[in-house]
Amino acid sequence: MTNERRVLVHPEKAALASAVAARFITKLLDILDGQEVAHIALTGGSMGAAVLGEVAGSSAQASIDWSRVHFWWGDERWLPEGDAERNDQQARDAFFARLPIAEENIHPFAGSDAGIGLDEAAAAYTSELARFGTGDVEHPVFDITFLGVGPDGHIASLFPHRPGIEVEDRTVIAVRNSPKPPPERLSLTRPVLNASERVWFVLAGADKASALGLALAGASRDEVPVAGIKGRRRTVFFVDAAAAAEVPEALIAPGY
Ligand SMILES: O=C1O[C@H](COP(=O)(O)O)[C@@H](O)[C@H](O)[C@H]1O
Repeated sequence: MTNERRVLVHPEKAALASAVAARFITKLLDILDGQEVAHIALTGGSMGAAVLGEVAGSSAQASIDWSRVHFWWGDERWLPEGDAERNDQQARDAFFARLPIAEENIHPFAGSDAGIGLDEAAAAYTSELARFGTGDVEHPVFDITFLGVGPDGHIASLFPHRPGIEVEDRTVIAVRNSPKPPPERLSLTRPVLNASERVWFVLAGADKASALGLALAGASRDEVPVAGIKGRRRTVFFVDAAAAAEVPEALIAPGY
């Protein structure tokens, strides 16, 4: 099996979310068969909560020992804790509120009301990641990293033509003047994301087609940051038909 990027196309958003959820449960069971603890990085955006909602609603999730799974976020919007636009709040509503997962296994970024500034919040997440560092890296190696992709090709809070996608000397950055609201954000950096065993992009909608097509046709990560991200073992794009409109035919996995 190679580590080439693979594109799996599902007809529309609901089918996509339920297929990714089923695959996640199966893969997580496999992972936990071979190791004590799994680390999962979650995404915000339109598909993040949709997939998590499907996982929570699946009877198959009951086979997972959730006490052995830790959850992190690829990025967060600098808003108060509990704000409905926060990525972690969307995940709490869709998933954590419905499953018996201990708070100590959930690793959110600080809220803007935590009494610290954006740079301190980046430092705090850096420390939290380092608590789970393995060997030579100061962060957990994520077994599966979920990423949404913006219409401009951004992933996490790493945006086109901004310095964030090039940062290699930190695990977390503070993002200011984001082109997408809110303007202040926190994001993992490319080296942390690329250390993941598996990267699963999940994206739906015609507004994503151009960015996805560009990334798969060899555009630079400066132009479309999604082009700079690859898992160590597997990199899969789970997409709906609308988002797949500009994907080169040869990259679409047969049978999808
Ligand atoms: O703001 C964000 O946007 C991206 C993509 O979101 P989408 O709604 O266009 O799918 C998301 O991946 C990221 O986590 C989030 O903070």
